[in-house]
Amino acid sequence: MTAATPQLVVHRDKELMAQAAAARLITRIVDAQAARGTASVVLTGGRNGNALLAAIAASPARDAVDWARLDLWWGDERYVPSADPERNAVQARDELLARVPLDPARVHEMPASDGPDGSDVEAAAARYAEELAKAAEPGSRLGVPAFDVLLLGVGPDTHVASLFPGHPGVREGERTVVGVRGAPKPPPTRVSLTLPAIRAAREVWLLAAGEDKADAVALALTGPGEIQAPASGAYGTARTLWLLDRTAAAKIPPQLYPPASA
Ligand SMILES: O=C1O[C@H](COP(=O)(O)O)[C@@H](O)[C@H](O)[C@H]1O
Repeated sequence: MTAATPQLVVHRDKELMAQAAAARLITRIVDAQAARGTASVVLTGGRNGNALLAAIAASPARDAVDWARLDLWWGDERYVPSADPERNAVQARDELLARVPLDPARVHEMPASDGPDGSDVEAAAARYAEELAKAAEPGSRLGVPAFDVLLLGVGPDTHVASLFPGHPGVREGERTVVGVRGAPKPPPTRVSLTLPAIRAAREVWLLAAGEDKADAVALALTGPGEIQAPASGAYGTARTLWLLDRTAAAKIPPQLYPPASA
């Protein structure tokens, strides 16, 4: 088994999945901070990502994290004004970020459409790529930090971040961040990390709960490759974890299904 091989963990339902993922993430952050003094996490938007953040907010164990020594990044963002409730960062703030003592200098939101780039989403993507490059370890070939954990919600069409099946962003092999236009899920204009940037993370955790994710999960784990199923191209350098509930896991072929689930 390699780091890219998906490890599947299937929970009884989406509530338990969010709580277990929250406990896992708190532990991972605390371990990284104990080892290196800091930790870095890439957040996702979407229902499962937001449920995970809400579960951290509700957990007494959240006080074990040194929030001031945590770098937060985003895997994708809807390119709308900075206060728009559709923004992943606004939703993350509502669920958790406004309730913990983060260092604002370490909260690396993706650009918004009312920022200096205006309607030029490619310029916005390039600016975020520069911010990532500044935080990368010296000598990093790609120019992104080795994130401790990168979270991705899996969409019902197998999209991750804002990399949609068959779209140009999913084919990007050089840049770390791209502007996305004409996304099939609204809003159409977005900013996204690319698969090479995602694969620089130590651990990639893919989250999927709910019946509407069952086809996507089965397709990504067995299917046609990352161009048609972007989730299958998301893996980490140390670990690739799929955190699922039973309904999302329902169509995984039995030979891939984990032996026991909680
Ligand atoms: O639009 C987006 O959707 C995906 C998945 O969201 P979900 O609600 O179907 O779980 C999310 O991962 C991505 O960050 C977001 O921008």
